[in-house]
Amino acid sequence: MTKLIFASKNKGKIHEFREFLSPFGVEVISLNDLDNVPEIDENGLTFSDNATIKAKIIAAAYQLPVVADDSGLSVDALNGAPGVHSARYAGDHDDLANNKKLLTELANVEKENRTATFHTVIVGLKPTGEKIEADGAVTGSILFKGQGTDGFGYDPLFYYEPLHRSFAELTATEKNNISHRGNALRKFMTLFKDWWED
Ligand SMILES: O=c1nc[nH]c2c1ncn2[C@H]1C[C@H](O)[C@@H](COP(=O)(O)OP(=O)(O)OP(=O)(O)O)O1
Ligand SMILES: [Mg+2]
Repeated sequence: MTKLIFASKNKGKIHEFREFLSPFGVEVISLNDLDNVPEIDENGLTFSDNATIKAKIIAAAYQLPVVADDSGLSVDALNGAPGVHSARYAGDHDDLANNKKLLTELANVEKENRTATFHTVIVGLKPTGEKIEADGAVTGSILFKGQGTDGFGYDPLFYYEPLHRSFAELTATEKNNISHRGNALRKFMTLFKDWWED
């Protein structure tokens, strides 16, 4: 069984990672399972920078191969905001407050102009510095009020037209099949075996 450290504290992400990787025989240890986790300052300008920052700090601290995910929502009518600032859009890392702020910012934006894209960058990094990286995106639109109770973050507000549901109305497996994270993970897995066994 392959065990890897997933450098995240986000329960929703961790759940999706476990769901995606379990058929590959990969067991995911998260930062919530480890002691003495160092502070991570996500001050990069891009998702790629931030995923690399997380992976570097955790690989150095535990001397093990690490996988990190940095992700966020870019809303066209807000010139790409909240983007890399998605987690702290409303100040603290609070999903409800973030969703509320997003609705306020879009209060005067009509349905056809509420398009948005979720982005993820996933980085694999060994303590030796060997790195792999993959990105993924998915496009949808921002609802006028939340719908559904599954998922996390901005999922209740993100409407995915092809399935006629919000992301919070999908199971983890349904979401992985079409999401930014699933798309990034599918690319990531094409690089994974060579990186892992090297
Ligand atoms: O599939 C998603 N469905 C809904 N919302 C999502 C998704 N993917 C990212 N998001 C939002 C959550 C958070 O507001 C930000 C990620 O911020 P980001 O720093 O990458 O993650 P985080 O701080 O929650 O956990 P951690 O850094 O420990 O991995 O974008
Ligand atoms: Mg974060």
